[in-house]
Amino acid sequence: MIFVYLCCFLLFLYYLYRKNYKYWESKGVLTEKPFFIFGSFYDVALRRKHLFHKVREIYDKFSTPYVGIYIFNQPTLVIRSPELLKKVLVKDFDKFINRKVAANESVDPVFFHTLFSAKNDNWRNLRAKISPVFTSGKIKLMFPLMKECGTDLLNYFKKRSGGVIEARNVTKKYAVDIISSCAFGINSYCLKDDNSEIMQIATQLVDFKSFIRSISIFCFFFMPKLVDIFRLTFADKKASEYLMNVFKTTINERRKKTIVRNDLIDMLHNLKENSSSSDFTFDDVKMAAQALSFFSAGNDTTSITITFALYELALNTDIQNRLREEIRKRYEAHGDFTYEAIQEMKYLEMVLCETLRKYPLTIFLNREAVSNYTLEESGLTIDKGTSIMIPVAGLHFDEEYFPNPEKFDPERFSDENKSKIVPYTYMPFGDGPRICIGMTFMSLYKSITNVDVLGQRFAMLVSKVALAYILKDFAVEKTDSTTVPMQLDPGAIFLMNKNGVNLRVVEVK
Ligand code: HEM
Repeated sequence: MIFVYLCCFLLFLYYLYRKNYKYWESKGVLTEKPFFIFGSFYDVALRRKHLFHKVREIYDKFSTPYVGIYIFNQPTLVIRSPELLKKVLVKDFDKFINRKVAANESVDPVFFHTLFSAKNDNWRNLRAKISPVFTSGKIKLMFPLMKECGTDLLNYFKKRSGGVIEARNVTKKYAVDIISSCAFGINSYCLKDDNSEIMQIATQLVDFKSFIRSISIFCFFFMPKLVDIFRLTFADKKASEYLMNVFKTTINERRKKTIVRNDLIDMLHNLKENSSSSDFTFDDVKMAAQALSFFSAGNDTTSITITFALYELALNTDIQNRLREEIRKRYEAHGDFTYEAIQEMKYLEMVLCETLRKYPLTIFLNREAVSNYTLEESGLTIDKGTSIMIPVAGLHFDEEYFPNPEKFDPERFSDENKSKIVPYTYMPFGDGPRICIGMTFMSLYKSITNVDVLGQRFAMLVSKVALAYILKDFAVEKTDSTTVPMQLDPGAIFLMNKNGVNLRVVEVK
């Protein structure tokens, strides 16, 4: 008898759960069919398909300005039309100011206070405080720290000349070294020491490989109630505590010895000292939250971008040779890799912009409607609390905006061509006031297609330094173990090849 009651109860729960699956139909919105309890992303949830392919598949299947989907049982509106995207991201930004991501202050105060998860006025105040940290002048002050890591990267290649490297592993070491130096003021020596403790911490911090961890991250975006019920933390607890201790020790050391290093810690510390507003204080928790989020946001994003750039250069030797020629010319003209020399490398910038088109790390952007919002064009009311998905991967591969999209073609970003890019179709760093802070300031309300301002930003600079140091003296080549075409690992949150990216490195005279 108990068994029958239990079955009835479970059936009732199932009925309640699936009731939402009528939501888009009732609003007359075309819908990607949901399946069982997983919704429209069942093959992603079951790890049969990478999110990148699924987002492109949904984008390509429809031609309407928007499409309704369900992620588990959460209705989500996928917006395809650039005109509507402009409204959501910029024009009516106030109505879509927040990301739909769970953050619980009592369980995970650090994640709660990061720019990424902050909401409404909390976010406005934080962003206003932190934006000045990323001006080109301040980033230029960090350039000597980046060059030190560039030299270590070059030495790493020299030691392995003629051999095969796994590019993701090497670029991650480089990115962790730079971000440790610029965000935490410490030398992590990942490139010099295979057993570096910080490298292990960086991997552990946002390691979403295990099924449980990847489901828990899914909950942050799509099942926020479970985050509260199970008291989940976004980053690995032990790794965050370790980094917090490093951060506190560094700050205390500097206070004692009045050391100035012009890195992010110095800048965040100055912000705290000069935080005078009575309604918003930039306290220790907020300061630590930013340092930690720069550390986690900064290392995987830049290292994966550099990895994909190297991969494409190995497959396209003509592009690689042209880039090397530019790097050598600028190096010779300045006698060194100065900040100015790197900024003058226009083709390098074009290669990176194309890398970020073909491999957009953030496959989709995410927003939440903070109040009911009616679309003038169709009369559809987007209800308060609805999750909005902006399918960056779909837009970047749309033939209409980027002809022959599978081709790696840096010419799309030449001076002549970049002005033809339709606004809100190229968004590797997002767009609008919530655009990635790692590249922003002047471009806050502009479309990213104005690539001139990109060169001065942190993430691009870190990637440029790596490619300049490597390619001046080394060629990267495809080997028998290089996977072509790329086979994305469906278990990885970011884009990554299943078997890594193996490349031969050969010294070029
Ligand atoms: C190639 C490297 C990078 C890529 C492709 C990238 C991409 C992105 C994207 C797509 C967003 C969401 C924007 C939106 O919703 O409109 C974002 C947000 C953010 N990124 Fe990056 N990022 C990169 C590097 C960095 C670095 C190096 C840092 C810090 C040092 C950083 C810090 C942040 C922060 C704090 C946010 C949240 C901004 C806010 O909500 O106000 N990112 N990034």
